[in-house]
Amino acid sequence: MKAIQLKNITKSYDDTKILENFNLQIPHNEITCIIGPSGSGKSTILNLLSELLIPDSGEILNLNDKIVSYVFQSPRLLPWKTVKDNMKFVLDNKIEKNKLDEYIDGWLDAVELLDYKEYYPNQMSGGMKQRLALARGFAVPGNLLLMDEPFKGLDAPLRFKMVELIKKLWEKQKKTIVFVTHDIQEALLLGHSIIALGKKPVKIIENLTIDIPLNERKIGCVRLAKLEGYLFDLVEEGSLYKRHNKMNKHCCFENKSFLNIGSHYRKSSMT
Ligand SMILES: Nc1ncnc2c1ncn2[C@@H]1O[C@H](COP(=O)(O)OP(=O)(O)OP(=O)(O)O)[C@@H](O)[C@H]1O
Repeated sequence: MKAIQLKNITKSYDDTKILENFNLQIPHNEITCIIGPSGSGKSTILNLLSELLIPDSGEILNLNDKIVSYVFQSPRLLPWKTVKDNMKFVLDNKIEKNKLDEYIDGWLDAVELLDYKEYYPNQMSGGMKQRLALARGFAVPGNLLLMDEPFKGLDAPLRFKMVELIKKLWEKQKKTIVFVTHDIQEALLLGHSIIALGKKPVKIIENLTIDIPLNERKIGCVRLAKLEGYLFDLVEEGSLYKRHNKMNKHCCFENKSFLNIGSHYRKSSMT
């Protein structure tokens, strides 16, 4: 399947131009993480991908199917429906009726909520609600799943559990995931690739492909820690000039042994 392609996208809100001739490729059935400073246009990119926003010019290619699911920071459950019925609500007419109950049970089991399927959202903890939101996002039978800082409100141990859960769910049902986060560790644990955006006007200042298998990524592992430092400096400084000086000092672009992390640096031809 061809990568989803944002091609020469320009998007303004009133008189403020956010994206100008912006290009980005998103590989199918992989997890692409987008990091960048506040206001750099991360949510705008998701809204363009879901067609909630229409670009002023440019086009999005290879968005093969029209069913897109979203997981937000707030789980956005229907409070008057049970866990099971929250799932049913988004799946009606998308899954054959006679298979629906079994299908829902499979996803609830995957997020360890099978025993809670008659619960209402107000009977659940924040983590349980977000697990249900994840199950719902994965269960919708479209290929594209967009996540906009889904774990922002959760404490660190719970966030990392959620990251592990996404990996497990992605193994169960490989989808094209675009995951927006401010948290570099989350991006390093989850992303097949990481796109770092700079300050306005929005530019891609880094596009990394990480070859370490998802199941081998652990917080504290040396290879990820080095990359974390690099991305942190990059996003904090937001300056290409400083970055190139820093990288030249390490002399590791040329031989592609990028900080010895075993990942390779894909020089971006995109702006
Ligand atoms: N509906 C809107 N009307 C006017 N300006 C908007 C609108 N939505 C977003 N913006 C502006 O566009 C810019 C990019 O916003 P966006 O929400 O895409 O950034 P972001 O990187 O997701 O930010 P954050 O990390 O803070 O969520 C910001 O300056 C924001 O103020």
